[in-house]
Amino acid sequence: MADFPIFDLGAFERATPEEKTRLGETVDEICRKTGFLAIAEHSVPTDVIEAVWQSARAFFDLSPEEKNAARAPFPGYPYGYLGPGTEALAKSKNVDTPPDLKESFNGGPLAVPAGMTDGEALSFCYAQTIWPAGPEGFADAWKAYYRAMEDLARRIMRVFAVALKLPEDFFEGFIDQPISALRALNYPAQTVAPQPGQLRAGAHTDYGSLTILLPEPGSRGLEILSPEGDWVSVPPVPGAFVINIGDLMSLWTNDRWVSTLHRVVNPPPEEGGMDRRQSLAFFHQPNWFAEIRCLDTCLSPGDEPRYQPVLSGPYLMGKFKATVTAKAS
Ligand SMILES: O=C(O)CCC(=O)C(=O)O
Ligand SMILES: [Fe+2]
Repeated sequence: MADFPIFDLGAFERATPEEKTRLGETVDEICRKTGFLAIAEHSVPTDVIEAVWQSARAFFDLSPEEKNAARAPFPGYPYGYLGPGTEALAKSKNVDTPPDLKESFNGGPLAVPAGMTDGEALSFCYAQTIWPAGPEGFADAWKAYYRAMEDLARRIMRVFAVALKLPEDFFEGFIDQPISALRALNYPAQTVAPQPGQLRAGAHTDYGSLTILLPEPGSRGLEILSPEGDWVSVPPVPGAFVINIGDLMSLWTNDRWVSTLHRVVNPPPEEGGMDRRQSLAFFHQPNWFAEIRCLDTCLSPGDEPRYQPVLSGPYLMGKFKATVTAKAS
């Protein structure tokens, strides 16, 4: 996709109100088409990125036994190591496929908010992250990156508010106790042919407000469904994060903005499947009890909301549990 949009976040933050409105209009246009864009000038320190990237790589290079020592203790548990064969993302769209060709390490919020007593919230999104014994420094690097992503997501939500012609701090009350998850993904080199219909990540939409993705520099494989209905590659954008909006933004905007279907395809057979790929995905998710309902500004006179309101946490939990494979259970 030669014209993949790149948004300069620093320039937006320094802009006058008039310029912000204009930049917001370009973001609105992107989110109406695909909701995928690159974020440049994000000011996330390179050493924070580098430390988590190398820690994740070293973790995935451990033996299966070492990785399994940090595995999620039962199927549907969201955090810790999820080994090969345990998830099929297409199932979140009711499409039955073989498991995705990947493994992941997952971590949740760094603290439980004071006064949180909801049993489902405590046992799902506030469940303990199962930290691995090594590599050294893994948890510290992870937490530093998680915090940087929480901050970046909050800044991007301000851009979204402006793009929707809302006050810049409109979303604050929905995202001040976010239940986001960070996931490091490893798509191993493929030494055996995939089963029919088996991908690195099956076609899905993301469930939350927005996803901040850091793909392996220079790597390929991530594809999005264009408004014309074609699968198109997302190009690597050096130094930038790729972001995309999730289901809750389309619910909030009554489908003005699209939560675009995307997938990660296998390396071309002529490369022998040897192209290992790593990525980091931060799934920003509003507060457990945030009620997401159609925004008044997204309803023209005579329009009806297309969706029933949902609560952020239970919605996420339902989607996540739908992707657990038979192997995991
Ligand atoms: O690894 C990637 O590039 C994308 C993964 C993804 O879309 C997801 O896990 O939701
Ligand atoms: Fe995704």
